[in-house]
Amino acid sequence: MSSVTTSVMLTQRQACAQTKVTTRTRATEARARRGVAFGVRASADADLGKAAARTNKPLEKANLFNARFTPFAGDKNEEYSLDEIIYRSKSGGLLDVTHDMDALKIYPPEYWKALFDERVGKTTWPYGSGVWSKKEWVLPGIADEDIVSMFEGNSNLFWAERYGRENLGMTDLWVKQCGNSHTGSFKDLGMTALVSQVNRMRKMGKPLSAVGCASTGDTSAALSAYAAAAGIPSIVFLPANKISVAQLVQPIANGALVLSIDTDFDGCMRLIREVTAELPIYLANSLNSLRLEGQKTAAIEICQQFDWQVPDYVIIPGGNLGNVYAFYKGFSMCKELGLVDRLPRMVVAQAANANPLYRAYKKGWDKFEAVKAEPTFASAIQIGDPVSIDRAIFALTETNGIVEEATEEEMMDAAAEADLTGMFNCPHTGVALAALKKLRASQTIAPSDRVVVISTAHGLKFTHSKVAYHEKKLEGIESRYANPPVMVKDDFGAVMDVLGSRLNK
Ligand SMILES: Cc1ncc(COP(=O)(O)O)c(C=O)c1O
Ligand SMILES: N[C@@H](CCOP(=O)(O)O)C(=O)O
Repeated sequence: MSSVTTSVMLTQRQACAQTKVTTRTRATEARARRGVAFGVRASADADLGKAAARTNKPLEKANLFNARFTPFAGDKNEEYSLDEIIYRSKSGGLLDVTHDMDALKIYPPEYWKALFDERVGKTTWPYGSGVWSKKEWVLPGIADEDIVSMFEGNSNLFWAERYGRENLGMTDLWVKQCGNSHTGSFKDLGMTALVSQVNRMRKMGKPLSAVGCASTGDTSAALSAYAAAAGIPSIVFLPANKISVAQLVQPIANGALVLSIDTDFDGCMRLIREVTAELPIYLANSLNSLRLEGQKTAAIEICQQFDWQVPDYVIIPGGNLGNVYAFYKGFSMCKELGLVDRLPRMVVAQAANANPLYRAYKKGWDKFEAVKAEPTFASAIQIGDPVSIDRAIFALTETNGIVEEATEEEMMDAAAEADLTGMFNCPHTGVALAALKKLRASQTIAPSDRVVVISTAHGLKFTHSKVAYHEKKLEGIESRYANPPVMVKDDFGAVMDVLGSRLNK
């Protein structure tokens, strides 16, 4: 494996452009601090003065944002630099990345909105990325030249008008296409943050010879791509024969060391945790809270795409359960910093074959018990012992959240039904859509509620099960919306017969 630490990630042209841009951005930010940018002068001046007085921070230090690791639950005085190789608190609990909110609050909401809006859709390094366009809220301390990005994020949030109207009687249904991304899933958002930090630490001389993860296919694809972009060796542990071919070929193509292990995801997760405790391999699963800093930007993006309005419900397919907390964190930072005025109600959707969170929810969070996850077409969420269970329960209780489940038939039908209105859903998005159907049927979600379904991966990663659905080859599944191709002889009359019988229906 190559040990090349690409200390220079940028081409010469990019680096040159970046110098100009950095200068321009600093000047812009300086103007903003003086309150003359973005047309918010009067209120910004007033807010800046008040904020500075409140926080006792001198204004000239206003751009010194910082973040550190603290225990997710427990003593917030226990803290670690993000440059430390650490995954657990002293008590063995999860960590979180905590931002200096007082420093961020020195700027009024209008400043952040204008800054984030101004960066969308540009090629300016690194702000062309939907993650790094929110850099001050993600990893404020990282140097631009250490960032490893493929301009992920900025995914489309589209109005599912016909599907909502015809199938659910809804007027305000939206789908956030997080799978329209470099490696085809939302994991890119987290991986750009984590691999950038690893890139920085390696340049600092930290003993990290590789990055590693356990995966159901999407984390491994994202990790291997970002690591390859940075010239960092990657190692992925995959449950043998439990991920799609499209997912498997991704780390292979990107040069990762791929270990196909005769176990399930939970077994791979246990192994990678043991291995990363022994060897200088940096753990890249969402147990590592750096990942969630990138993933949370999808929630900030949703607020931004709705012109800083918050939807009523956000429905997320859940497996290892990092993403639901990441979304919660994105929304709650927007609220705490005054960009929005409330939080959405969060819904986690699980496959009935892998539903430990759903079971705990049904018992009123009384007791969480890991399960043995059974095979599911939503193979990326075949997880029985989610590492972020505490984070997920917190996010759900803070937002009056809901957990739903979907059977194999419900998820495949929901994906196929929605596909008939122009989407191309992965089974995980099918799980979220099936949960939505149930919540509409029970009138929990009203016709005019604004709902965002998070589509977590691209449907093209899961063509095998989608094709089998349309060929009616899935055991125990009726395939209500199957649309198999019609085999026809090379004959004008035969073609006309088929067209006639179809068009006259
Ligand atoms: C496509 C897809 N959807 C949903 C999830 C669930 O995300 P999380 O593990 O953060 O709950 C995963 C991975 O776990 C995934 O790969
Ligand atoms: N679906 C995931 C499972 C691991 O999740 P992570 O977010 O903890 O890395 C995958 O694609 O591997």
